[in-house]
Amino acid sequence: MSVEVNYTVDGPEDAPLVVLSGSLGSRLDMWDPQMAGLTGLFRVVRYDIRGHGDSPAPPGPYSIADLASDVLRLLDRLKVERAHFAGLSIGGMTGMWLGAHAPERIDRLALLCTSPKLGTPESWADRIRVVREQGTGALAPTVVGRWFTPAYIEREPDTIELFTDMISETSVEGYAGCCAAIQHMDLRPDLPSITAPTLVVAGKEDPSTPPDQAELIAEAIPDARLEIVPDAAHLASWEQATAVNELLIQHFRG
Ligand SMILES: O=C(O)CCC(=O)CC(=O)O
Repeated sequence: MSVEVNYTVDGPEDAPLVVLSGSLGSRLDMWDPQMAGLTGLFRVVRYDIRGHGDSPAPPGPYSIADLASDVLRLLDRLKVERAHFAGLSIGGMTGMWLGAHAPERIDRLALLCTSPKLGTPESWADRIRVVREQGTGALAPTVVGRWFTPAYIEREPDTIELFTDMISETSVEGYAGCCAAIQHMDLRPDLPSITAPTLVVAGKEDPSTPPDQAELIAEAIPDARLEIVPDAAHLASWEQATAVNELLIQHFRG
């Protein structure tokens, strides 16, 4: 069952639409470094995934299909038939599902720092247990440690605080519900049926969804291009915003 997610729209009304979908524990402002570059050319829709930011947090567990149904409902609310879609991590998982199951709604696809099957069911059960027992704040420092390279963490304490707070403020139900979506996910059989031209991006130093995951995705999707971004971990779109923006703009311009 879909929910009405919180979203913002920026950029020229008549420009092609790009939807940006973020990672587990994020809010839509994780895409701030993309806005100046993308809104010159595209109408950019950012949204809080269910259970995150200002979106509703229905009782979990969720599935990737649930998260994708929220995007389809958002497109319907915007009266948009087709859009480009960029998703990072769980946002990319949502993008893979959409590319395979709703190809008529997706124009070009960008899959950033993501994986079609991530971790083991037991590892996600552990994460869900910690979140439910201790709250999202208990995970935040470890998770942020995977989002940025050690050098960046040393250099940018304000950003580290911003994202530590962002994860800590995510609702327990929303975070745990999305963990369950990843826990039960295997999108590998879907990849060969994705027909949208697809950009696959990995952060070279991403310990969460390492480059071998991006290679696997790019090999399985028929019309895919792979880019590995140096000096970036899981949140490559933030730490290497200029490089990632260039890739997104080039890809969505076609
Ligand atoms: O970031 C996501 O959307 C899911 C993958 C993940 O859990 C990354 C991490 O916490 O290391």
